[in-house]
Amino acid sequence: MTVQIKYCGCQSEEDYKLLIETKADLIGFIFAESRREVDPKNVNSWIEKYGKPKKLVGVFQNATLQKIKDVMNTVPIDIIQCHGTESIHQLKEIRNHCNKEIYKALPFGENIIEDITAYGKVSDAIIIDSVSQGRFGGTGIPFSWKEVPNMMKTAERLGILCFIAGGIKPENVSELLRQHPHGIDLSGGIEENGKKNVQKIETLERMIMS
Ligand SMILES: O=C(O)c1ccccc1N[C@@H]1O[C@H](COP(=O)(O)O)[C@@H](O)[C@H]1O
Repeated sequence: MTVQIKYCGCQSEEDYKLLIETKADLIGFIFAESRREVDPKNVNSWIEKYGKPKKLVGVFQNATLQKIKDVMNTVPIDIIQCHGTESIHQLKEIRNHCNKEIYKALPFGENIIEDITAYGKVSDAIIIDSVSQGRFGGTGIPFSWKEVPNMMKTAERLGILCFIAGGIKPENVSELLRQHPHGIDLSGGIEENGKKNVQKIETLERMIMS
């Protein structure tokens, strides 16, 4: 199985022009409070100019159904990424009302296998991310990857994919790939001075393909 590549936190036309030419299977936009938050109208104008990615991910954090629907009215989202403390009930509601794939981000911790088992029943994929100083999402910090094979097995039993996020960069991606994740999700690790960086992406993709 080849690893799926998700590049997240596309912030500008310049970022998008670069990311759309890469080997990304998924490109993500942040519609939550963050320095990477984007305006749906801008995202739509970049898509009209440069084309749509294979899969477009909208990242939300404890958003209301109305907020998700408003973004979907402007941006052709394929996947709704819930990157907060959304409950299983809320995920079911989002799926029923939005009719899109749902990717649930879960914070890595001692209950991660139980969490994947519970949330995996109402999600199409799980993203495991790290928590740092109370922050969840875009931390730039990796967690211990020793548990990755167990997490993959748990996801496989449920018939879903499991992506790894948090502090992945060209310098450490080989170590992670040895644990055979289904997908990797990067934001800060492919940036230089807050912008997506072509050299970092090319180096990363060479490491993945080698
Ligand atoms: O990137 C953000 O600012 C962000 C804000 C709110 C929720 C999620 C966010 N990003 C997610 O963080 C991971 C990877 O981040 P990094 O590689 O450690 O910088 C990815 O899932 C993004 O979707």
